[in-house]
Amino acid sequence: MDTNLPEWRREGDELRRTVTAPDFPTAIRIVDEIAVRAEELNHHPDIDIRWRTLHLTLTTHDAGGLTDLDFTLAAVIDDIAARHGA
Ligand SMILES: C[C@H](O)[C@H](O)[C@H]1CNC2=NC(N)=NC(=O)C2=N1
Repeated sequence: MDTNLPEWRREGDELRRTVTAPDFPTAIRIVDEIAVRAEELNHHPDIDIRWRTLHLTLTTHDAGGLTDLDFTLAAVIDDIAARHGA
C-alpha cells in the first residue's frame, strides 16, 4: 500500500481487510462501533459477517473509486479492531 495500512489490500477500486475477533459478540461490538464512526463520517463500509470474522470492503461509490475518506475509514477501523483484540 502507498499508505501506512498494512492490514489492507487493494483490489481494483476497493480496499479490503479481514478482521478476526476473539468471539462472535466481540465481532458484533466491532461492527457496532464501526457503524457509529461511519455515520459520523457519512462513509460506510460493506461488511460481511461470518461468525467471528468480518470481511470489510471500502470504496467511494459516489466517486467511482478510492478517496481520502476510504483511507481515513480504514485507519478508524484498524483502531477499533485493535482495541478489541482483533
Ligand atoms: C448521499 C451520501 O452522502 C452518499 O450516498 C454517501 C453515503 N455513504 C457512502 N459510503 C461509501 N462507502 N461510499 C459512498 O460513496 C457513500 N456515499
